Amino acid sequence: MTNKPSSLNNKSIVFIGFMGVGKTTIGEAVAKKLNRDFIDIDQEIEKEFQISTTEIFNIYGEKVFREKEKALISEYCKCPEKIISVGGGAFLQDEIKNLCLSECIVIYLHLSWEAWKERLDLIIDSRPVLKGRTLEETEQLFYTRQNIYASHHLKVETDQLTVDEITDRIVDLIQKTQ
Ligand SMILES: Nc1ncnc2c1ncn2[C@@H]1O[C@H](COP(=O)(O)OP(=O)(O)OP(=O)(O)O)[C@@H](O)[C@H]1O
Ligand SMILES: O=C(O)C1=C[C@@H](O)[C@@H](O)[C@H](O)C1
Ligand SMILES: [Mg+2]
Repeated sequence: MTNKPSSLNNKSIVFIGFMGVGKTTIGEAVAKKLNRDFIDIDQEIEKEFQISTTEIFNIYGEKVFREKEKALISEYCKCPEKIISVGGGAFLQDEIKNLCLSECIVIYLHLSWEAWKERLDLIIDSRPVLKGRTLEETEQLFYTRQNIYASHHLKVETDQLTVDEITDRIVDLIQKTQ
């Protein structure tokens, strides 16, 4: 379902999508072009705990990570004019999903499984959710997770596009919708 917003106004923009699709990379680049503040929720969580996401999962457990994720997103999504990249699992929590959809412009970055699996080696060591899964199990997770990203305002296909090309498309899209 794509719910096109009537106006982007000064709402914050939230990037969603599966791990490794480029939310952090693209979010940062879009923020730079639009001269807006960039907030990466995973990085904010790591700053608060002063350890990596993998260590947070290992020491405190996923539940603690998810609680902090919800608290930070709830705080940031009410601020205007930010570019926010949330973690790939943030929309598992309906409260986060509903808040982002009502307060912000939610942009879903999509990558096909074929393109995504070429990127697995780049991210496997820093994403605890991917650890210990076979490729088949990861593929299953990839497709199951697409359901949680189905509610968004705008969807951007990123297959075979460079970071600069995706960034330019998104900036264009944002400026056209305004
Ligand atoms: N368009 C692209 N083409 C090629 N590589 C890319 C592209 N976008 C991102 N990457 C690379 O893919 C990897 C994952 O990107 P990134 O960390 O931005 O993903 P993410 O969506 O933020 O993941 P997570 O949800 O786990 O935080 C990085 O190594 C990044 O350099
Ligand atoms: O998809 C997920 O469940 C996650 C994605 C990452 O961005 C981090 O938020 C964390 O590794 C969990
Ligand atoms: Mg990220």
